Amino acid sequence: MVEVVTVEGVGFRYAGVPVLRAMSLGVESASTLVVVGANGSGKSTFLHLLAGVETPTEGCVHRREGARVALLPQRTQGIDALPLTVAECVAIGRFSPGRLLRRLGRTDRAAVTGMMERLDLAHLARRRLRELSGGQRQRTLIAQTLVQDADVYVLDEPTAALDTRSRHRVHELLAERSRGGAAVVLASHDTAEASLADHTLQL
Ligand SMILES: Nc1ncnc2c1ncn2[C@@H]1O[C@H](COP(=O)(O)OP(=O)(O)OP(=O)(O)O)[C@@H](O)[C@H]1O
Repeated sequence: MVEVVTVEGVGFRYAGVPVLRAMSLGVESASTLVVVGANGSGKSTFLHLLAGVETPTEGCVHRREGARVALLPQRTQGIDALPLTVAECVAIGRFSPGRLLRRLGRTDRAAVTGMMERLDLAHLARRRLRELSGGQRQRTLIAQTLVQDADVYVLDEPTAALDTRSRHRVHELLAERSRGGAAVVLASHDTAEASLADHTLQL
């Protein structure tokens, strides 16, 4: 197994208050790591450190050179202020720096359409984000994350708001990503979800 992210002696404090201490582990490609723990135990903080949106106060997080990380944060309310449709929101997952203002090519458009079908969003493609139910909105953001070509998919409680059928579809997609060679890391309170895990991290 190849380590795509290496966590070495990591600690993290918010304004001096310690949240994570002395953590060391490797995130392996082609495997799924499920992060579990009580509310406030530091799951989101740990995922942000892995994805590079937070920097550790001690130790280091090393991502393999060129590794592409797709992150679905737990808090995504800000995006509702934008007048995006479901299709546009999913398509953002296929944009890359320097190509933002050009039309997506055929392969990218097919990936967006395919992902919307997989997550039962095709009939909502022209609907604005703020006009969706909580579960429909969450599926849109999961689609935006999983449509990316990434080496590491980091998802913070992705299925918390989903019905059983949607949850099952997301689990299938995550298993496909990991079988395809990516590392999948998800935070969860769902004990059934821990059954997806090759490794579990208890915080
Ligand atoms: N921006 C912040 N400033 C200060 N403290 C914070 C901040 N964000 C989180 N914390 C604190 O850090 C701790 C860990 O929070 P975190 O969100 O990582 O936990 P979590 O395990 O993801 O929780 P949950 O299961 O409720 O989503 C909590 O005690 C929280 O109050």
